[in-house]
Order: sequence, then C-alpha cells, then structure tokens
Amino acid sequence: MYKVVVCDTISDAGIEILKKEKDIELQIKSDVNKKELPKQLTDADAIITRSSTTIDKEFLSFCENLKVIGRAGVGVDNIDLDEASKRGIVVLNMPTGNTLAATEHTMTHMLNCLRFMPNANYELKYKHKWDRKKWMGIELYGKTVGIIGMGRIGSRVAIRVMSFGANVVVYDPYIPKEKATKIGAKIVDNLDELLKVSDIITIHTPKTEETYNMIDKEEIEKMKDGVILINCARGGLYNEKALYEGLKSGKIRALGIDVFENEPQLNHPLFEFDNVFATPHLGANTYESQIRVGEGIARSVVDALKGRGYENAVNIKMEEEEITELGKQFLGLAERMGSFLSQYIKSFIKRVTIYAHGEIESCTNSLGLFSSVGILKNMIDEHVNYVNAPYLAKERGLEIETKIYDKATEFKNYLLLEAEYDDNKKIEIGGTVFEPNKARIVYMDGFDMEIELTGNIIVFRNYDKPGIIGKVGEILGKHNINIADFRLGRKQALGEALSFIKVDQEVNDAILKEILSIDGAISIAKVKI
Ligand SMILES: NC(=O)c1ccc[n+]([C@@H]2O[C@H](COP(=O)([O-])OP(=O)(O)OC[C@H]3O[C@@H](n4cnc5c(N)ncnc54)[C@H](O)[C@@H]3O)[C@@H](O)[C@H]2O)c1
Ligand SMILES: O=C(O)[C@H](O)COP(=O)(O)O
Repeated sequence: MYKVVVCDTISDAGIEILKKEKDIELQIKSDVNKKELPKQLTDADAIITRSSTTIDKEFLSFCENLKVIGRAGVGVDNIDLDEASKRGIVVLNMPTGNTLAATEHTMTHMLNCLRFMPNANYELKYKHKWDRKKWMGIELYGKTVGIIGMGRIGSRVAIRVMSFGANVVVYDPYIPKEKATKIGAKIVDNLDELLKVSDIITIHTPKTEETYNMIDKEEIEKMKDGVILINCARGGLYNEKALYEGLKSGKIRALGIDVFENEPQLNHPLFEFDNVFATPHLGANTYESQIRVGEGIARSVVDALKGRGYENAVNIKMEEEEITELGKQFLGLAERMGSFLSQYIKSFIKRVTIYAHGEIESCTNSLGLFSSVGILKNMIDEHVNYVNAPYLAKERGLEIETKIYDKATEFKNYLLLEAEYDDNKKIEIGGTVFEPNKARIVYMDGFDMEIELTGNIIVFRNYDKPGIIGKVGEILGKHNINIADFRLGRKQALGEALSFIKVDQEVNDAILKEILSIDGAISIAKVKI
C-alpha cells in the first residue's frame, strides 16, 4: 500500500482518481495547520501540494518515507528541489493545466487597469454614484505591451493582446527569436529596450535568482510615465517597495497584482491605492484548470509511485525534449552497461565517458543519467534512483561525461562506455540495440563479440590455447551449472581470448576460483544484470 496525502485543495476529479487505486491509502490534510502538517507526514509515500505549502529542508526532514511530491500547478519555487533530489524524492508538476486560466487572469487584470471596472462597479453599487467622468479609461488598441518571459503564459498573453490591436515587445533571452517574431511580436535583446517603449508591462517568468526583484526602482524609472504593470506570475519579481514608490509618485498608472512575496497577504501597503487591483493568487482558479491540474497530478503521482513513468518530473535531469522508442531502449542498455562495468571492475571508478553515435546522439544527458544509476547501484548501499544519482555521483567523486562517438562503426546506433579506475586503468565496453528489445554488448576491451545483457554472466579471459574452454565447461558441469549461452572473442595479436558465459544460476566465488586456477586463465569476474 502507498500512502498519499493531499496537502492543499485539489479538484474532486483528482481525488476520485486516487480513490480508485486499490493500493493507495488516501488522506486529505488540506485543512491541517501548515506548521503541524510535516509531523503528520512521517509515513507518507507521496504528497500533493499547491503553492500554499512551503516544502523546505525542515519540512522534508519529517518525511522519512517520501518518494514523490506532486505539485498541482506550475511553480515549484515553494519546494527545496536540491534537498528533495538529495533525498531521492521525485518532484512532479503539472505545467500546462492552468496556463489558460493564468492567461485569462492576466488579461482581466490588464483590462481592469485600463478601464477601472472594479472601482466603477463598487461606486455604483455600494456608493450609488453614477459618475461617468471619473472612470475614463484608455484603450489597449494601438498600445505597446511589453512581455517579460515568453513561455506558455507569456506567449498566450501576446496573442490575446495582439487581437486587441496592441503591439507586442518581448524580452526573453532563453527562447528562439522566431517564437516571438512568427506571431508578429518584436523581440529585444535587453530589458531596458522593453522598459522604454512599453505602455503596459506584464511579467511571466518563473521566480529564480535572476528574476527575483528583476523590476526594481531603477527599472521603473526607465519606464514611460503612466505605465501599467501586471504581475500574475510570482511575488517578488517586481520589487514591492519600488512598486509602492512608483504608485505614490504617479509614475505607475495602475497595477494588477495576483501574487505577493509573502502569501497569504491580508494587509499589504499596496492595498492603500485605488489604482491597485489585487487578487489572492487566483491565476489558476478556474473550474476547468483545476480539473485538468488535479486529474493530471493524481495520474502522474500514481505512475511515479508505481515506477510506470515520471511525466513532468522537474528534478530528473533528462533535458532532452523527447526520447524516441529506440532512445528509451538505449537508456535501458546504458543502465545495464553501467551496472556491468561496476560489477566487473569491482573497484573505485573515477570517471566514465559515454560516447553516443546515431539517433541517440541527441540523448546524451539521459544516457549519462541512466549509466550513472547502473554504476552506482552496485557501488553503494543507498537507494539509488534517477533523481539522486547525479548527487550521489558527485558526492563520491565519480565523473560522468557524455560525448559524440566520432570513429567509424558498422552500427547505425552505438554506445561506448569508457571507465577509468584505480591508477589510470581503463576499460571500454560497446553496445547496441538490434531491432526492438535486442540490446547487446558487442565489444569489450578490443574484443568484438556479442551477448544479451541479462541474467548471470561469467566474464573469463585467458591465453588463446587449446583445451581451456573445455575445462571451464567441465568445472561448471561438475557443479551442476548449466551454460545458457557462450560467446568468445579473440585477439590474435595478443594471443588472448575473452568469453562471456551465460549461466542459469549464480556461481559462487569458490567455483570462480577453481576456473581461475586452470593453466592459461588470466582473469575471471561475474556480473548479474
Ligand atoms: N498566478 C497564478 O496562479 C499562476 C498560474 C500559473 C503560472 N503562474 C506562474 O507564471 C509564470 C509563468 O508560467 P509559464 O507556465 O508560462 O512558465 P514557462 O516556463 O512556460 O515560461 C517562463 C518563461 O520565462 C522565461 N524566462 C526565464 N528567465 C527569464 C529572464 N531572466 N528574463 C526573461 N525571461 C525569462 C523562460 O525562458 C520562459 O520562456 C511562472 O512563474 C508560474 O509559476 C502563476
Ligand atoms: O504556479 C502555479 O501553478 C500557480 O501559481 C498556481 O498556484 P496554485 O496551485 O497555488 O493556485
């Protein structure tokens, strides 16, 4: 049974998915005081949260059994990702579920800032004032909207404001320029250019060290007089003190703000201004968005707990956009080759260089990750997974590097792992995948040979002279060990041979010793994949 605890409110649709799982014990703790909450999570296997739960180092220290954190939304700035990764906890988010809700919320704030609708509504209904002069607005048509951060939400805001007839200027150094230009937006190389020309500025970046207080006093001074500012992304991207000063001086015409540096926020100095439209982090709050996010995160958490997949894992370092079916098979091969190497070498491996050739050249990050999991699983007792492997490797001084294989090879797709160990000793193994699910080692240390990387394999090296292999067979037979497959490679120049002997059961060290005592034997090792 897996214990899943829902720590913030998610949609009933998401809850229903979790309830249907027979091997999940579900607990809802969205009403538990946030200070008390971690103490109630000591045996939780997975938790589901939103932005209201801060998951820091101290929080995680209570969660001894935690394997998965599901963030029902985009922002993971409330989670200590490094600490979660060190603990091998996979963090998943649902980045696309609330994009439209946040986009439309941004548009609502923008239009309010242009037309002062909430004020007019308030004065008419509650003050009974029919004032048609006071609430004179301005049009979006013909204005320049500066968008900082052209990701999922920023790009959708761009399309919507352009449909109103506004011009769009984008600042986002991390996107291809065409992403902006193909929809008719202008992209600028530095923020100042955007600040100078925009009538309205809206920010849609994540909160990072670089974006925190990205808009401060100095940036506001560079803006047009009467600028409108919107923040529906994260509190602290605009410096709140600088916003206050800008509003006080009249430099800022209006501010639409959904997010605050400290939340919940009941009494912020910005609330004193009539031209500040503030909402309590409502960007994602539509029925549609919450159904998408709740369902999506519930499914992802179940999948991750059961090891079926890690969709939207934010702390698994696989940066490739999409991995093909063949690529996935090579990842499995890379893990098994790593495991083979560390069992074979049985010594401290200081560096592994992974060379990739063919279609898999685009998967170098993932190949590195999967190989390191294979290597580390045999090297250390701790639970190794795709989340903590990079940390464990670093901690143990194991360097993993990935490169393109630039030598000639007969294989369409090929993987070569070169391990350096002890004092400058090196070993190389090569592998490929023939047709679906036929992953093989095809090369080891100068020997061309081929064997499927599964089960119990004895790796035997000897001088290439008659009678030796027969004696190996005899010893194994005497101990009732059945040979399932036998592959031999020869290096005639050296007068040496290398065999992979696949056996039906694991052989003990005494049998290996007996084989090694054969005249002409050089080395022997066993690996279990
Ligand atoms: N108010 C809400 O309820 C709500 C809802 C959803 C998302 N959000 C927040 O909105 C923001 C955007 O979400 P998204 O889904 O569009 O994210 P995204 O990852 O799709 O887009 C972020 C964009 O910001 C850009 N960026 C990063 N650093 C930058 C920098 N220094 N300067 C300029 N651009 C930079 C990235 O290149 C990327 O294109 C996030 O902070 C997210 O947490 C808020
Ligand atoms: O990052 C997000 O997804 C939004 O800020 C929404 O956060 P919420 O799930 O706490 O509403």
